[in-house]
Order: sequence, then C-alpha cells, then structure tokens
Amino acid sequence: MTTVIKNGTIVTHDLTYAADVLIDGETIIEIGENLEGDEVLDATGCYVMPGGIDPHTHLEMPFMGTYSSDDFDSGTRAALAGGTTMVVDFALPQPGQGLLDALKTWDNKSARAHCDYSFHMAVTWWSEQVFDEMKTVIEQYGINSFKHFMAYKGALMVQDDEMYASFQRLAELGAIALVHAENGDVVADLSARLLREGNDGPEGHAYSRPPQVEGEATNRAIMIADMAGVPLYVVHVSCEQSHEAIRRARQAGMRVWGEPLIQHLTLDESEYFNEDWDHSARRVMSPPFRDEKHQDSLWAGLQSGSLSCVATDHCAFTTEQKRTGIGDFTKIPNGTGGLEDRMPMLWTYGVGTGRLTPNEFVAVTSTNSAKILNCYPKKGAILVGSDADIVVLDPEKEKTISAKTQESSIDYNVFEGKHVKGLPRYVLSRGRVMVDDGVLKPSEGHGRFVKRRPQGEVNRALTSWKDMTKPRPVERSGIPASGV
Ligand SMILES: NC(=O)NCCC(=O)O
Ligand SMILES: [Zn+2]
Ligand SMILES: [Zn+2]
Repeated sequence: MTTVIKNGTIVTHDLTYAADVLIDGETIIEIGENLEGDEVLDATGCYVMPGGIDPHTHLEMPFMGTYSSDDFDSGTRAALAGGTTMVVDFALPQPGQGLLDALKTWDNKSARAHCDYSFHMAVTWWSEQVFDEMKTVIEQYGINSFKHFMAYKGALMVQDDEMYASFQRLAELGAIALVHAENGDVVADLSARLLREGNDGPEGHAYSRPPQVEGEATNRAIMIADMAGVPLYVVHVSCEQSHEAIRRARQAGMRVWGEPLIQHLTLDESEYFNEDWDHSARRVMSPPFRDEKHQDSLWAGLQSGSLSCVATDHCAFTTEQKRTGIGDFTKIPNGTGGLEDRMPMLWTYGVGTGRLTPNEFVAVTSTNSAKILNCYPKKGAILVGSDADIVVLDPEKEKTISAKTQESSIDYNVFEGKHVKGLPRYVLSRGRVMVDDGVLKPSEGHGRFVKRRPQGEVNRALTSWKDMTKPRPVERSGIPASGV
C-alpha cells in the first residue's frame, strides 16, 4: 500500500522546499510534485520533517535500588506522541555481568516498543571478558557506541585506567565512546559533607554537583579519548565549563560531540529551591539544572554547532520512588522524563524564539544523531530510500503540557504548565501512521532494532590521522635499530 503526504513543506537539516512525499510500505520511494497514493495525508500549512531521534533514554532501567517507571511500551508511546520515531537506550550490565548477558535482558524489554530503537552498550567494569565481548557486540549485534559513567561511585563508575583501556579497544574496533562526565570522587565527598552539615534536601543534590565537577570530567574524558584515538560523545552537557571543554577540543580538531538535554535548556536551578519537597525531588537528575548563564551557553552551542544533539535522558521515576530520598538526597533516584515534550519544547523555545532555524531544529533533533551513530540516511532523512519515519508538524497547533494527558506512566511532568506551539499532525513510523490528525494510534511490538555498523566516516578519518601522526623511531646512521 502507498501513502502520500501532500501539500506540505519539507524541512530537512539542509533544505526547505514544497513537495509531496510518496511512501510504499516502510520506505520513501518518491519526492516531487503532484504525487498520488492509496492513502492521502494532508500537510497543508505543515512542515514535513524527519522523525525525531532521541539518542539518550533509560526505559525500565535498574537504578538506585529501583527501576525507571517508563518501559518500552509507555516510553515509546510518549516518544511518538511528541514526534520522536526512534530512541537509543542503554544496555547496562551490572558490574561483573557480561555484555552479551545484559543485551539479552534489553532485547526482552524492548519487544514492546511502538517505534524503532537501538542500544548503546555501557561499560560498567573492565575485564578480559568485556574486552572480548565488545567485538561481538559491535560486529554481530550492530551496536557501535559504548557509554562510560565517570560518576555514581561504588555503582556504575569506572576508573580512568578502565576508561582508557576501553577507549583504546573502541578505537581499534571502529566504535565511539560516550561519557557521563562528572567527577564521581568529588561528588561523593561533597555529598557526604553536605549531609554532615544538615543539607539533606533535594537542593543538596544540586550543591553536590557544581559545574566544576562536570567541566573537569569532560576535559579529562576528552584528553583520554584523544590519546586513545577514539571519537567521543559527551552526554547531558549542562554547563559552560563542559561546553567550553568540548568547544576548545573541536577547535583543536578533536572528534568530540556534545549533547544538551531539553530539560537543561529550558528549566533552571530554582526548581531545587521550591518549598515543596516533592516538586524539587521530582527534578533531581545528574547533572542538575543550572542557571541562565549556562542555559545561554547551551543555546549558543546549538546555534554555532559546538553542541550537536538535543536529547532527554528520559529516566522517569514516580513521586513515590523519589520519596525514598526523604532525609537523604543521595537516595533520591536520579532522572527526569521528557520524551513526549522534547520536540514541542525545542520548537517552542528554539524555533519560536528565533534561537534556532527550522533546519537547525531538524539537525539537532534527528539528523545529527543519525550521522554520529551511523544510521544515516536510513534514519534522520527525508530521502528516497530512507525509512518513512516522518513527523508532519503543525506550527499553529498548541497545548499546555500536563501530566493528566501524557503517555508517560508517572504522576507528574517536569514541564507541567508550559505552553507549547508546534505539535504533530501526523507521525509515521516506517510508513505506519502512529499519530493521525493529532491522535496517537500506538502499535505495541511495531518497533524494530536498528543495527548500526562500526567504522563510520569519523572513525575512519581519525584512524588515518592517528596512524599518520603516531610516534615513529628516528633512524640514525651507525646506530642499529632496537629489537625490530
Ligand atoms: N541523568 C540521570 O540523572 N539519570 C539517568 C542516568 C544517567 O544518565 O546518569
Ligand atoms: Zn548520565
Ligand atoms: Zn542517561
């Protein structure tokens, strides 16, 4: 069966033009004028854009003694409702658990997905088994990105020597390294001190993670990645100190990308000083929200290209789960939601204010992620041959965000009360209409795993450069070469 999207304006990361889009089954087969199809979707007054890709989610994640509440069912319903057609989650081995073993668990969880998905693999400990299994994960499973936590001491955190070993292995295998960049030792020490001094409320969480802990760790990860010769992707960049390190590295020719979250762009630290404990605890995440100066830096990074992708880090906990931390902020499960709101919030506060162009919006919500993660142009594109993952965005459609009407299973929304303008009229996932005239029509199990091959362009370029510039012995006449 064919479907045609008619009368809209196509907006990609680099072009804006009027044309119809013809889809056969799961794939875009033609783009042009006056196209006909079995089913017609009218996009008059709308922008026809690549479906959003959220490169950072945690659905049903085991974390801090509980599980994040949105699973691949409610999480991907929320994604589609907001115009996101692919999520990239994290397979997370417990320290001591094999990578392949952890992948089995994530495979089971994701069977319920309504939209396509992929996984990053987390490296939470280091051993010969991890070293060996990395190759299988990359070559057989099609996962080319590996996350390292520099925080969460005593749980997920890895040490510098483990990170360096892992980064070298990734360079050799043509994958990319991801980091959660916060100095976990300093955070642990500051947290203990704050608790001793009676700072046990949610604001203590923000005090325990000042921008310096993020700036230091980002810089350290960048230097270690450069020495290992691996491209680096820094997740949830929240502050100028971290952004500055990324900007500086990029200007020096290093292959580094930065990912701000929609939460850090639009919510600030005053949330932690609310007199209502629940209000503040619901917003506890790492890194914490910052002030306006840092927000301006993140927006400027998206405008100038020093920051590349806007994500959510969707890791949603109910109020009841958050209350585990009453009397000790270090026990409040870290994480916030945002999957349904990322695209409308970024359109409203980015495009709606003139901070971003529509093309830049597409780049940072979809295309850049697809390129970095090596699934472009199957994903992140409106091109003949691409998957028909499409959002038809009506710039006049508006709503006020409310937990009462959201797909997420939790009992609140950190964006509650925000008025957004620019919402999906249609959302297609591999050709299937999942949002029809603004109404979600979910389909459990429709989502498929997206394999991503190693040795993307940036890996190949970096490997050539590192090879060309690697240390070589100086040949000296009369002195025999040693050992070789
Ligand atoms: N970000 C956060 O607070 N929770 C999710 C896990 C992580 O990404 O650190
Ligand atoms: Zn993180
Ligand atoms: Zn995360």
